[in-house]
Parts: sequence; C-alpha cells; structure tokens
Amino acid sequence: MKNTETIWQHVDARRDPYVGLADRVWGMPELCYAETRSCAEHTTMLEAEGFRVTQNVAGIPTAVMGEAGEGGPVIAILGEYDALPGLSQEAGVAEHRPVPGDGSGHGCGHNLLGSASLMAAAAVKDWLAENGLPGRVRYYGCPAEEGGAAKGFMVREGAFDDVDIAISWHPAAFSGVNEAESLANTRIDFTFAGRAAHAAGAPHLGRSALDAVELMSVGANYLREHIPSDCRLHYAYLNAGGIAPNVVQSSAKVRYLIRAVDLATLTPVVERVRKIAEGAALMTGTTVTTQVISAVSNLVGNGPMEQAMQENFDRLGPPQFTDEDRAFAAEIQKTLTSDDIAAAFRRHGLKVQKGLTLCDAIVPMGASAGGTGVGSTDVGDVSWKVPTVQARGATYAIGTPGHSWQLTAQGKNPAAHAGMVHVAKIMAGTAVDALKNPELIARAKAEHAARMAESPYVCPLPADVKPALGMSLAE
Ligand SMILES: Nc1ccc(C(=O)N[C@@H](CCC(=O)O)C(=O)O)cc1
Repeated sequence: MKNTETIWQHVDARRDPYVGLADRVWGMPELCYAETRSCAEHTTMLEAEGFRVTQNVAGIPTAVMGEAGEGGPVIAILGEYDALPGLSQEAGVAEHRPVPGDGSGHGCGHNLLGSASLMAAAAVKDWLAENGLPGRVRYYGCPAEEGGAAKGFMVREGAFDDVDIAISWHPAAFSGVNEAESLANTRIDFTFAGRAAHAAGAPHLGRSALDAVELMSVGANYLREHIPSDCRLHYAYLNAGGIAPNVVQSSAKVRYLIRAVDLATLTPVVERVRKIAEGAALMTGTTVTTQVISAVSNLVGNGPMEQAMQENFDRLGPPQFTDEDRAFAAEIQKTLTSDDIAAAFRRHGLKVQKGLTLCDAIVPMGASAGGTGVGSTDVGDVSWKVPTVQARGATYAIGTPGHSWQLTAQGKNPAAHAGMVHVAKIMAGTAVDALKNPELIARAKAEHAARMAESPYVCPLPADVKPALGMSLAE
C-alpha cells in the first residue's frame, strides 16, 4: 500500500507551493535569531493556509506559531529555517562554489525542514476539517536551532504547555525513525580583560587577554583525557585581541561549546571548564567574565510514537528518487572520501553498500550504531516537555557531511524536494494516527510521565539567560 491515504494526498496537493517556500528560504540564508525574512515567508504561508497565527512566540521575533482545528488533543509539528555561517554554495553543482553574499548557507537543510513541517501541519489541518474531528494541529516555526537553543526558551516560556504530542524531522542520508541520542550541550562565552601595552617597549606592563585564551585552550585540551569519552569540547575564537602583534592584547573572547550524553554528565564538566578559565586569568593577571549563550538537553525517545511513525514509513515505503537524482548524488560522492561514505552507513547501523548513492530502503528502528556521529538539537528540550518523535528524511547523497558545502549544494535538488514531500507525509500520517487514536496519545504520555518521574526535566538554561537575539555568530 503506497501513497494511498487521504492525508498523503493532502500533502501531494501542496507540493509546488512548498517546494517554492523551501527554495526561497534556501536563497535567503539567515543566521541564528536573524531569520526575519525566512520567518516572514513561513508566516505568510500560515496565513494563506488559514491558520490562526501567533507571532513573536516566547518574545522571540523570528518564532511563529499557527494553529488550526478546535478542541481535542494538540499536535505540534516543529520546523526550523536558520542557516549556518561559511557554508554559502551554488545550488546543483558538485564543486565548491560560494555565491556572492555574506557567506551563509543552508548547510544543515533547514530550508527543507521548515517547509516540510509546515506542509505536514497544513495537510493535517485539511484532514481535521474534512473529518470534523476535535483536535488541533500547530506548526511551530522555530529559529536559531544552530546554537541559539530557541526551543529551550520557548519551552521555558510555556509555548508547549498544552501540547500533547510533538513531531519533527531532520534532513538526512537515510529515511527512518530518528534514534533519540543527541547530546546535551552548553555554549559559554569567556571574555578576558587585560591591559594593553607596547609589546616591545613595555611588555612587562601589559597583561595579555590573548595569552589567557591560549592558556585556557591548553587547559581544556588536557582536560579531555579526564572526562567521559563521549563528551565534546569545541571552541572558537570570537576576538583574538586585534591584528597588531606589537600591541599586548587587552581583550579576547572565546566561545566554548561543551557536550555530554545528558545534563547530569554535562554539568560537572562545564564547572571544570569554568575553573580552567579562572586559572588562565590567574596565570595571566587578567580577569574573566562569562556569558551563557545557549544550552540544550539530550533527546528522550518515545516508544509508542516511534512505533506509530515506523508504521507510516512501512506503509509509505522509501522516497522515490530518479536516475538523474542518483547521477547527481554520484557526482557529490566523488567529492567525498570513502570514509565519509562508510561512516554514513555505519552511523545508521547499515553495512556499507558500494555504489549506493541515495537511500533506497527504510532504516529499521533500533539499527543505529549509537554514540557515533551525534550532534545536539534544541528539540531535546521539547522532548523532555512532551512526548516527541522525529523522522530522518533522506534528502541528500549518502556520505554528505553535515554542515558542508555539499549539503548546501543539494538543498534545492529534485531529490531534496522528493525527500521533503515524502517526510511531510510521514509526519502528517503520524499526526493523524494520534488524532484518530486517543489511546496512542495516552500510551505516549504514560511512557513520558514514567521517564519524567525517574528523572524530572531541569531546564538547562540559567534563569537569567535570555535568547541571544543580537548574537552574531561571526562576531
Ligand atoms: N538531526 C540533526 C539535529 C541537529 C544537528 C546539528 O548539527 N545540530 C547542531 C546544534 C547545536 C546546538 O544545539 O547547540 C550541532 O550539533 O552542532 C544535526 C542533525
């Protein structure tokens, strides 16, 4: 039985406008909390579809929510539309060719993510109206997934308080139910202040903030051996103190991104990194101030909803790609290493299949290798608040690294469009299963409540931290 269900026809009927939406957002890559035009595109689409629209969700100008239907359970479908710095790339070519502009690009496929989720919500809206059933569907347009933890702030402000089930997806190499195994993380800016001086004339009077940042790196790099092995420490210099080597640098700023399997493991590691910063300040006679930029929880899964989503995948089958799609994916694979390609198979618990360029089957549930190739997502915080299920939707060549020009290059391809429409059907079908079947929602909630009773949700964002609305990733 393939593509026979009414809900899937409601998705198919929307193909052209939603491909258009995804392509327009691809063409206006906007970073973390600056997604003004992309959010406006989503808002316009919500209005055109007749959703009741709430802008400025949780006080965030680029967060929007649309609701349709009356009474009954509330199903939230989550979308994103933020881009990444440094990943600008022409569409549909298999060589690195940035386009003129500020260098940003959709290197994580969020142009597709937002459009498919809105498309699914709109299809469910029509299905609800046609069946006259009680129930509400919401589309949450969520900004700043890449480093802004917007969904965590939205959870904290109560945006999901009356939601029964949350559904989302992420572009991927393979289609299937997403394994809930993302890492909790915290991003902290460390700003060191010293004293400027003539680097040759009076270096003894200077106190170098740049030295402090470098010594902090040394400390953090020694720390790696003494923390749980699946923790991650990354850093980026936001301010190295200037371009003059003959000035003792009086200010410097480094952003740390610290990850661990869960918050309980993360918190002590963050404390140790903070101590290293204090030590670096002490060693250099500088002072350090810190600012938490974002923090997200690990994902928790939900058995009943994952099962329901799996059944949708089984009924619909994999996305249908064409020979042209496969030929272009093969060109992209030529720009990758064999390790990139093998890692993609292994990450999903699959044997390496030589010559396979695009996903041709649904990855069975529970196949994931676990622990490898895992990032973080602010969907994690939603998943602690309400039962949440996510799909992976095949939209690009197997082996394409996340956050790469190759991923940006494929974001407007026919394969991306096919994958986006396919996964919209999976999400809409899963939402309809929940709306038709109150017992499924009850089981999902019971499992969630049991998990929360074991370890309750603690918001990882310190109470005084607000969304970093003015944050420039390229500061
Ligand atoms: N299904 C996915 C979900 C998230 C990501 C991802 O790359 N997330 C960023 C988010 C960073 C953050 O939340 O702070 C990362 O891990 O660096 C990739 C695939």
